[in-house]
Amino acid sequence: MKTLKVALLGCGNVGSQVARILLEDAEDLAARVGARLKLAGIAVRNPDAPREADLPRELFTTDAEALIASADIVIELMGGLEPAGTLVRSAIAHGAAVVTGNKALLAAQGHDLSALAEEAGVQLSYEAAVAGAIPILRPIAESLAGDHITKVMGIVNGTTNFILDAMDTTGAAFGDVLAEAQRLGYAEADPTADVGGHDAAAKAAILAALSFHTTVDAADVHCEGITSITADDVAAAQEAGYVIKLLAIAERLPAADGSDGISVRVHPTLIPRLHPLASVHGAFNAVFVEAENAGQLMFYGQGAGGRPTASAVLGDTVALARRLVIGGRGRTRSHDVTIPALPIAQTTTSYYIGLEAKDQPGVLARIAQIFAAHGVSIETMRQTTHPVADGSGDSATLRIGTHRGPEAALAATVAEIEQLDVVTAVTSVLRVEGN
Ligand SMILES: NC(=O)c1ccc[n+]([C@@H]2O[C@H](COP(=O)([O-])OP(=O)(O)OC[C@H]3O[C@@H](n4cnc5c(N)ncnc54)[C@H](O)[C@@H]3O)[C@@H](O)[C@H]2O)c1
Ligand SMILES: N[C@@H](CCO)C(=O)O
Ligand code: NA
Repeated sequence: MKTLKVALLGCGNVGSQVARILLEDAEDLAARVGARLKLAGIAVRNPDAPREADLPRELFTTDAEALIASADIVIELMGGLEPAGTLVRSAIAHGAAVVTGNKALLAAQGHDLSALAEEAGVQLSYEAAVAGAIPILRPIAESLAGDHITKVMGIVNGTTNFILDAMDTTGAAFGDVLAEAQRLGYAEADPTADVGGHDAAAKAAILAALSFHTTVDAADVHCEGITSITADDVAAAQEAGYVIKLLAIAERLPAADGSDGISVRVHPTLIPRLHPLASVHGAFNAVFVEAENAGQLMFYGQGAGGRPTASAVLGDTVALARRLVIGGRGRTRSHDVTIPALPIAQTTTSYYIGLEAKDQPGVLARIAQIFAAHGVSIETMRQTTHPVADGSGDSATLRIGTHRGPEAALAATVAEIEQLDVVTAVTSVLRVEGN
C-alpha cells in the first residue's frame, strides 16, 4: 500500500487532536484512503510544551519548511496570517495538498491561495474554517454544485450564540453573560473578534465566495456585532414572537441597475421563533441554505472545539488523500465569475423598530407619514403607554415592524423619526429575516 506523508503545522487545541486521530486511527484511515497516512512531523514553536494529547516527542520540530519540503499533504493549524500564509504558499509551491482551518487567512487571502493552488494543480481544503465540525463547505461546493444557491444564513459563531441564547432564556444582561461565557471558556480573554462580529464576517466571506462561485473581499462584508443588544431588546423580541441571533448572511440580489449583486453581511437579526435557526441553542452552530432546486436545507452541529474541528480536518485530509491515490488534476476552485458585492444600503430587508414617543394626539400620524414618505410599508405596530417618571405626562412605547424594503429607505425613515420633537428616543433598530 502506498504511503502519503502528512506534515502538521501547529499542535494546539485542534492540531493535537488531529495528530492523535492520525496515530490512533491509522488502520481505519488507510482502509478508507487506499494509502497509509503517515504523520511525518509536527511543526511547533516549542517541542517540549505540554500537549492535550500524548504524542511521541520525536515527531516535533521547529523547522516547518523542512517538514513541508518532504510532505504530500500539509495540514496548517497554527492560525493567524503569518507565518501560516507563507507556509501554506510554500506547501503549494512544493506541490503538496493543503488542509487548513484558518478562517482569518482565508478571508484575507483565500482568493490568492486558491489561484496559486489552481495554477500548481494542488488541492486546498478548509472545511474546518467555517462552522467547525459541520460539513458545510463540501456540501456547498460539491453536493450543491448542480444547483443555484440563492441565500445562506448561518449561526457561525458559538460564543455569540451562547451569549444571545443565555440572554433569551434567563433575561440576563449582555455583560453578565459574556463574563459567564469567558468563565466557561467559550469566549476568548479578548472576545472582540467574536462579539464584534469579525469572526463571523470572515466565515461569511468564505461561505459567499463558495456559494456564488465568486471572490469576496473581507472588506466587502458589512459587520455589526452584538455588544449593543440589551435585555430590553431581547424581551421585546420575545413579546413579538422573535429571537435575536447573530447571523452571517450571503444572498444574491439584483443591483440598482438590474444586474446581479451579492449582499454579504453579519448583524444581530430577529428571526421568528418557529424558524429552524431559532432552535439552535448554546454554543452550537447551524447554516440554513436556500437553493433554486433543493429548496431549504439546514446543517447543524458543533462549530468549535478541538475534537469536533479535528473531525472536519480529517474529513478534508481523507478526501484529498483519496484524490492523490487516484491521481490526476482536479478542479480546485470555481471562482469563475465576478459578482459585485452590494453596499448594505442596496440590500433589501425589514426592520423592527422600538421607540419612545410622547402620548399626544397626532403623534402616530406624524410617524406614519414619515414611513409613507419613504415608501416603507408598516406591517405591525404595538403601543403601550406608561407615565413618565418626572410626572410630565404619559410616554408611549412603540414597536413597529415593516414589510421588506430597501435598506436605504428604512435607514432614512429611522433617521427622520429620530429628529421628531415628539419622539424621545429610538431605542432599538433590528433587521428581521426568515419571515
Ligand atoms: N479551536 C477551535 O475550535 C477552532 C475552530 C475552527 C477553526 N479553528 C482554527 O484552527 C486553527 C488552530 O486553532 P487552535 O484553536 O488549535 O489554535 P491554538 O492557538 O490552540 O494552536 C496553535 C498552534 O500553532 C502553534 N504556532 C503558532 N504560531 C507558530 C509558529 N510561528 N511556529 C510554530 N508553531 C506555531 C502554537 O504553538 C500552537 O501549537 C486556527 O486557524 C483557528 O482559527 C479553530
Ligand atoms: N470563536 C469561534 C471559534 C470557532 O471558529 C466561535 O466562538 O465560534
Ligand atoms: Na465546517
